[in-house]
Amino acid sequence: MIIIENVKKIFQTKTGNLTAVDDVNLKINEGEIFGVIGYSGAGKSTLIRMLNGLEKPTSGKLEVSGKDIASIQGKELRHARQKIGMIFQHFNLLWSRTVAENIAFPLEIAKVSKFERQERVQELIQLVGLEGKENAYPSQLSGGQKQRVGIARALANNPTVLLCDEATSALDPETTDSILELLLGINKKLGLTIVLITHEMHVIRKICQRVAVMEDGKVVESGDVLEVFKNPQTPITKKFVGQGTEQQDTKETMNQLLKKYPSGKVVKLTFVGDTAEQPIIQSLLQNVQLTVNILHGNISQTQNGSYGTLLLHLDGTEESIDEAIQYLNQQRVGIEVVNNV
Ligand SMILES: Nc1ncnc2c1ncn2[C@@H]1O[C@H](COP(=O)(O)OP(=O)(O)OP(=O)(O)O)[C@@H](O)[C@H]1O
Repeated sequence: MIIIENVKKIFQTKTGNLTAVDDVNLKINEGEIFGVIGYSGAGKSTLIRMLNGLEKPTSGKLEVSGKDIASIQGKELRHARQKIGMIFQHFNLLWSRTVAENIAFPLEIAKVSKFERQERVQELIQLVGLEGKENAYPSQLSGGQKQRVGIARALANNPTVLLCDEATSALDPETTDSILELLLGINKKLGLTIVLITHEMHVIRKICQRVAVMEDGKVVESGDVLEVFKNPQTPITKKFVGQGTEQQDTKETMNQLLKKYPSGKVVKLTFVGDTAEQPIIQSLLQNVQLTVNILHGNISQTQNGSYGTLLLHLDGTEESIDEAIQYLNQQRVGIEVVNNV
């Protein structure tokens, strides 16, 4: 369990005080994958760096697996850190060491015997799928392979928590997905708590169970990923959710659609969980006499279930359109009539 209570971080800069993290409160459960999303400068890195003591909070409390990270020092902090692995956007590997030597590095620091080190390195190589690359140098690896080394190294001392600082931001979409799959597999296999920071909703959608949205040092929204997708509260979250579903419902596209379909109504349906898998349009047509045109649609999978949106043009008599809206309202789908914006 990770407890972040009233945490503030103020940096003293030449131009004055800068509040990078502003009164953040979060509880992260054991074994969950928790995402923190925000744009550049939101305070995500500072927050995650405080979780392993790389940065000290100005005030507030940070507890990781029962240890008060902000107040412990010396040997106690070093031991606590061994149980908190971290991976980075630019991998931070040692370029003069081979894959196996990079992975062995934290084991050497923890004074693990040579024999045990070799065994553990082999186990980790298998876990991250780098068999055959033991003696390669980082410069001979692809980005995805480098991050696999980073993950193996972070897991060397059997941590209970893995912190991921924009771990897939330097990778192409396909490699990103393979690294996210690996993290998901590790979380399931080892029951490891994962805290990741990202600016990509895709990452949140793909592997996180819960999410916190940060803006200007503050957590402006947090909750179950599916709930946040279904009902984003703040403008910034709405923007991220739009990014996650590749929904292009900008003012321009909406206005263009309304122009193109002057009669009837354009409606936006939002499906969550099992309703995303029901044949709702078919049953609508069986129940109400009208024409339905599908304008745009998509469905995304999150760790807690499916989430989808559908833009429909409903055409018919005013009564039949009202009846259709009423019918859709009863089907546990979100419905919004799109008006000129
Ligand atoms: N060591 C530091 N000294 C002074 N200001 C800092 C320091 N570290 C971060 N900041 C400032 O704190 C704010 C939050 O930075 P932070 O790196 O935590 O944000 P972020 O959301 O992780 O963004 P990015 O993804 O760009 O790193 C920024 O305004 C940044 O300039």
